[in-house]
Amino acid sequence: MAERRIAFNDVLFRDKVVLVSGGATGIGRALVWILARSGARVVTCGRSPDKLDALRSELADHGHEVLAVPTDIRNADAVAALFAQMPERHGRLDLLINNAGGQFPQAAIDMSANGFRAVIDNNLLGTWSMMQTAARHWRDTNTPGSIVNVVAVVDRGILGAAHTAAARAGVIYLSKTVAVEWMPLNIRVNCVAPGTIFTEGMAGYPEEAKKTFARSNPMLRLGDPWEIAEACLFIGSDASSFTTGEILRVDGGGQLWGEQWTQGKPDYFAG
Ligand SMILES: CCCCCCC/C=C/C(=O)SCCNC(=O)CCNC(=O)[C@H](O)C(C)(C)COP(=O)(O)OP(=O)(O)OC[C@H]1O[C@@H](n2cnc3c(N)ncnc32)[C@H](O)[C@@H]1OP(=O)(O)O
Ligand SMILES: NC(=O)C1=CN([C@@H]2O[C@H](COP(=O)(O)OP(=O)(O)OC[C@H]3O[C@@H](n4cnc5c(N)ncnc54)[C@H](OP(=O)(O)O)[C@@H]3O)[C@@H](O)[C@H]2O)C=CC1
Repeated sequence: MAERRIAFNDVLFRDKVVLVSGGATGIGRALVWILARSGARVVTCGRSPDKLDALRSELADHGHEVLAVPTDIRNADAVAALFAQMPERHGRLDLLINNAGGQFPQAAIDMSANGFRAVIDNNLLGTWSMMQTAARHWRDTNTPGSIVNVVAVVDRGILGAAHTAAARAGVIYLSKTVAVEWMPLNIRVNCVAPGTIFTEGMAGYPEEAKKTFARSNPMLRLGDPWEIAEACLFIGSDASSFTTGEILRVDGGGQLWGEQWTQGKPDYFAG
């Protein structure tokens, strides 16, 4: 990631302040790298201090300084404390990328109330807390802002992940709604919906599911975190200044052809 080609010129993000949640691994890590190399001042967060430390030193080894603050986005006080650090450190915020999230694969019928709630808390309520805190900051400082919410392709549901399908659909319609409500505040709100992307997060999926992931789209391959990061940069930056309330699917065409079973394909649908 220290060397990889970047699709954008180095003007779009120079000196912009960007907050990326969940930056220590996967898509978030690609976002932190690409933004830091594009001249942005990057702030990130995650639950694990160890993972954040590893990210910080990896970037520092290449001359990039990243502010990485241990934060659980489900904790409103922690989110407020995270935002309070930014004006102090960087003076402003230009772009928020809500990437932190996740779920576990399980048949909907077996989900416990607490398991379902944990995923809604993480992906819908945590994301909302970050969105509203950012919007209040931009309103109170009378400055423009941009939000990108990393969601998932929910058009055909997400088999074996009903909790996250519900949470991501919630974020999508929340985003469409506030894209209009917050336009008078000069805040754009868009979503990027990744298809099946090869990241550390995949470790939690059963082998029989992982074997089939490449057939979830007509390109017959998994996506790369860098491909999602570049889409987030495009839609979050001034390159998309006339775009708000949009959902950009980056899924190798998986919305049109392919199957994704997060627990493996059941016999009933085989053949
Ligand atoms: C949109 C994706 C489509 C699928 C694509 C497949 C390709 C790969 C995709 C990815 O890699 S996506 C990113 C993956 N990364 C993650 O998911 C990491 C983040 N996830 C989590 O941190 C957790 O899973 C969580 C959902 C946030 C839960 O965290 P929390 O710390 O709150 O959990 P607990 O307190 O331990 O448990 C709460 C509740 O949830 C139940 N539960 C947790 N894990 C599982 C599990 N693996 N199976 C079943 N149930 C689980 C747990 O049992 C608790 O419920 P109760 O037992 O109290 O009823
Ligand atoms: N990979 C894929 O195929 C797809 C991914 N997505 C979504 O894209 C996003 C990134 O996924 P990916 O990179 O694959 O996954 P990873 O699991 O690699 O990364 C998720 C990151 O989010 C952080 N995180 C999770 N929950 C919280 C929380 N409550 N507060 C703060 N940080 C949190 C994690 O750090 P820590 O554990 O230290 O908190 C981790 O660094 C997620 O929202 C994911 O669901 C959507 C569709 C497909």
